[in-house]
Amino acid sequence: MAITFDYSNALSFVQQHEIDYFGDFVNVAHRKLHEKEGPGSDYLGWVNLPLAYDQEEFARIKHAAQRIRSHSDALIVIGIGGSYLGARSAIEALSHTFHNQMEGKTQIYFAGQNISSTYITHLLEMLEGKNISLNVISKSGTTTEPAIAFRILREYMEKKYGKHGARRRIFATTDQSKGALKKLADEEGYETFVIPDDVGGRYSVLTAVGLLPIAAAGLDIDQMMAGAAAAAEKYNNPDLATNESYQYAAVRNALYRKGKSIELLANFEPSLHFVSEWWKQLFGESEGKDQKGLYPASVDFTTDLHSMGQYVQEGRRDLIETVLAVKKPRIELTIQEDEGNLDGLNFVAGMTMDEVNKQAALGTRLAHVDGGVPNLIVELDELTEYTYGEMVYFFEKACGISGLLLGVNPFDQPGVEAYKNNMFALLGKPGFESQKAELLNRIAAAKPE
Ligand SMILES: O=P(O)(O)OC[C@H]1O[C@](O)(CO)[C@@H](O)[C@@H]1O
Repeated sequence: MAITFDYSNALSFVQQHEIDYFGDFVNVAHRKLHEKEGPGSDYLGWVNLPLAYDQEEFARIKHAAQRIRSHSDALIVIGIGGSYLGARSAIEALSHTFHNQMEGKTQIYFAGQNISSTYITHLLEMLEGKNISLNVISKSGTTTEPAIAFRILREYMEKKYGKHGARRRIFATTDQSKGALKKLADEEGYETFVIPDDVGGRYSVLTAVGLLPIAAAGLDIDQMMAGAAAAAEKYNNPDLATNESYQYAAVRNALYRKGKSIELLANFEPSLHFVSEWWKQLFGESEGKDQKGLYPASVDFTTDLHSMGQYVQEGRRDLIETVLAVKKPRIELTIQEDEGNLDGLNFVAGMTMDEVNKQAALGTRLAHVDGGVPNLIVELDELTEYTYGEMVYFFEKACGISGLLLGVNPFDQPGVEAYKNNMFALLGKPGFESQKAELLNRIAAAKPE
């Protein structure tokens, strides 16, 4: 197995017995997930997904990805939140760092993850002269950001390829039977892929939501599912003493109860930046409710040691640092001797950059623990499609258990509606008239005379 979890550097902040006491509760949470008994039990399709997924659809995903790769220079992936972050995290973690600038690659661009007219205009300008395909992803089919982007890009595609030609280049990933996007896709005859009813957005990276863009980027989704399946087997064990995914859930809850309120996910590989973004949605949307939950934040080291390092070392002591480590780098590079040695760095000559990176990680861990920040390590043996699949499942399972230990429903996100309702009211969406009047009154009353 390619993932290990190490909490030994948290044991000066929380004692082993405090973690062990979670054992019985973890058992109950495990049963709730596996027997679909707890809150949010309609959204547990991800639990067994890697072990029993729709093979026919999986083959169609690979086929569509192959077609996209054969006739398109670029794939535009439209989606937000769980319909965006999984694919982006995998593609950035596993592809060439400059994938989109490399000759002969199917470039992957994202849209619909913001409402910026500058972003989409620049995207369209950059697409000039390229052959493109479009994958629009939305479970609800009504999310404002991707819907606006899709309007613009669909029109662009239809102008470029004609209605008929565009149809062959647009792929919709959405609910299997309902919703605005499903209706439109059926009317237009787009090829569609399904987001299962019982898999929420943030748990959907191993469905067509993530898999089509990931496969279109040239990554091996068979390996990814194999890794996830191995993890589903491995973490299918209620015993806290041996299940490291559950240990992660228990330790972060134990630390939370001792006053830690922020968890920083730290990496030492820039390609993991979007894994952190995916992880933030997973834990933030799952646990941040009922006025509780660890706030998930992230840092990219060593870059951020030169900006946020000061805070982590000496700021408020309410942080946990979880390092997402990679044992074996994808590429080794040896640092050469320099005759002049003006930078005084000849003492690292002959070492690999990764050896330096690892010592930076070790030095950081020791300093941060000394500074009062408990340190957890989730380590992948290497960064491959297989280990990415394992890691996704490790965190998903930990998140489900962790949310249940916290006493929340880890599978809903009622709080996201508040901004949407205000935005719809302010924009004059039919049905929001009284809310609009109320908001405008509030705004007027708050203005100084
Ligand atoms: O796939 P959809 O329905 O467009 O939703 C995208 C994201 O928006 C949210 O519903 C929050 O608004 C997330 O939970 C989800 O991942």
